[in-house]
Amino acid sequence: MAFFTRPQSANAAIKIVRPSTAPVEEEQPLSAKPSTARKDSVQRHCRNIMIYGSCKYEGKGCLYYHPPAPDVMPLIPRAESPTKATLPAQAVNAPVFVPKQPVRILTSPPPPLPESPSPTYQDEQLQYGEYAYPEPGVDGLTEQMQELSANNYYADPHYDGYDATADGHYFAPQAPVFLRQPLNYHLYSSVIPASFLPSATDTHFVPPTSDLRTLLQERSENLRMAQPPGLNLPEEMQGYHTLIPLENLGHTERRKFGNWHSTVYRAVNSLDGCTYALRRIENFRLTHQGAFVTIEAWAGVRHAGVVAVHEAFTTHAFGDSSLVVAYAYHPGARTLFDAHLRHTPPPYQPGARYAPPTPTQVPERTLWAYIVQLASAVKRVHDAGLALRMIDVTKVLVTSKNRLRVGSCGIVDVLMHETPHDVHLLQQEDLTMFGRLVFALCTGNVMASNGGNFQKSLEIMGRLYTPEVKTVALFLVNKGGSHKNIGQLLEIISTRVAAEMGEALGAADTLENELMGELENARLVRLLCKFGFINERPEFAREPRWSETGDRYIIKLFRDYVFHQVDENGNPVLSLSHVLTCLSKLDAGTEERVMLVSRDEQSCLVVSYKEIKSCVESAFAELGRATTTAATGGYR
Ligand SMILES: Nc1ncnc2c1ncn2[C@@H]1O[C@H](COP(=O)(O)OP(=O)(O)OP(=O)(O)O)[C@@H](O)[C@H]1O
Repeated sequence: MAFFTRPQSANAAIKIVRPSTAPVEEEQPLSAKPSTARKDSVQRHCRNIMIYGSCKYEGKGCLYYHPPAPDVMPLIPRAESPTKATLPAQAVNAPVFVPKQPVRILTSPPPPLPESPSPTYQDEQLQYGEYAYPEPGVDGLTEQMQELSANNYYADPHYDGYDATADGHYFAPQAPVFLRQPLNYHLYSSVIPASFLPSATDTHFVPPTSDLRTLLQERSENLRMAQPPGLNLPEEMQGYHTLIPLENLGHTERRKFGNWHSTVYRAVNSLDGCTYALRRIENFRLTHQGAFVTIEAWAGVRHAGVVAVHEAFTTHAFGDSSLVVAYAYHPGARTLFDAHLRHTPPPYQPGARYAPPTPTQVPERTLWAYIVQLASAVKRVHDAGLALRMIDVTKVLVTSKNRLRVGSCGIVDVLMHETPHDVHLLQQEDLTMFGRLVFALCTGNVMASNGGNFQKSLEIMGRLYTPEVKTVALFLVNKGGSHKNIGQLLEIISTRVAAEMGEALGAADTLENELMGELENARLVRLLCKFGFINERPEFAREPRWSETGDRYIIKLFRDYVFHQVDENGNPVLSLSHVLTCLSKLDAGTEERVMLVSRDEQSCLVVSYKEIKSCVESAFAELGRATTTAATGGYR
């Protein structure tokens, strides 16, 4: 039979061995020993004394033990308090007081305890007298609470009680201090109920949970996309590698950026390991280094509606002289043109007449989201003394549900560096481009605001959207003189801005809630890593502490308990919830006990998760001390 030593840390591991075959005196059932039960109750410390400091029934028939009354009896004795030391040994047997209502203690100075409890107290005392105390181990939560109070957690200086008098409310001179239970941050936290979130299933900016996960998965895949062979692209360029073009290079119609040919690549930066979108302008000759000054200004613009500018450089890596501007990469982003204006053929229906491909109509709700976000981005850029100069359906990106970002910022500033310009005029031009974009989105035609199409476009707009949309579009495209600015537009659409802000805050709530669900993952991974480090190390194979008589044996048995369980037919049990529950309790170090059985089933140990945790911690700490690197810091 295996023999277990107690783990070195003081704990309450209970060794259970096979019952010996020697005859033992059979224990009588409790009901058969009335005198013992009676004796216990006579020796018990009177709860009234413990709780209230006095017992109204002392000497009038109360059968419990009444110690000589101390001067002051605190409601909850502190572990270090001399009062506790004066308690008689019998007090240990007194049943633990479990209040039926939240416990309150009064602020200092503590009011003197009543000489005799009020009638209400008396009633409560009688009620508590009849309270059915849970058996140890039956109600884990109650046990934990009792442990907490026994360990004097309330005296923890980090958990000061809330002192309402500090607020200086005149009506609360004797405000109560509420006991604040320290949270056990290791236990699973529940998420906000879906019903409390604004349409948690499908919000304006956040897709339903399942779609959100699919979207994030796709983005992750996109970020790790491998480079297709045979592209004949530079292997490395100014610290960027793994270049992948984001558009079809074999296309006969070359992509243009103004008068220049341009291509967008996805690339990984060797310095930070992050992915960037590189826009390359072919055959660009930089005449003056000062052209990059505006890029520095753009790099300082951080706004949720602007694709962040990282850096710019020239390179000969492509075999020509190219200008490259690096932007934040938004995996899966599509241009507004691709998302809404690209003509898609209608789904095939047998027998149906040919219909030309049509763009999809942008819903008004989405249109307002776009207008508000673009207005906000333009405001930020204009306030920084810059102009976007490229508000175009092919340069504005849809990066997630109803979310826009203006891309390719700063590049025109470099390309047109030598052309003298007035920022104020360029900002006016931004507003006109913004108006053209609204026209294009409303009508599905990029040329909608051009002379010949203008009236027809207004007519379509009036038919499909509310008059407010037309007002905004006209304000933007009309020449309003030099005083026209983005602030005026924001005033016109103020109610839409407020609605959009509400939606955005709701989206933040929804995402926060999603994040709560993932909060536990990191610590479980850390715990599993610790397990991986300490379990089955060859150097421990001959160590007595890891043998059957060693204190580390618990870890081995626990590993079997968590991962190697078999059912009654000997088939492996692969219950993920069992694993997660066990690991969560282990990480929390709960008082709950678990029975660990040796592989030969000859012996078993009853230990608490707290003890197993302490074993795992000390085994890992030992490894940490032995290692020469400081890498273990991240696992603690
Ligand atoms: N910062 C970025 N993050 C992710 N994808 C981007 C980024 N910038 C551009 N893209 C993608 O690169 C592709 C090419 O972009 P580009 O601006 O050239 O669009 P385009 O429709 O090809 O316009 P043009 O006709 O002017 O070349 C588009 O699919 C766009 O979604």
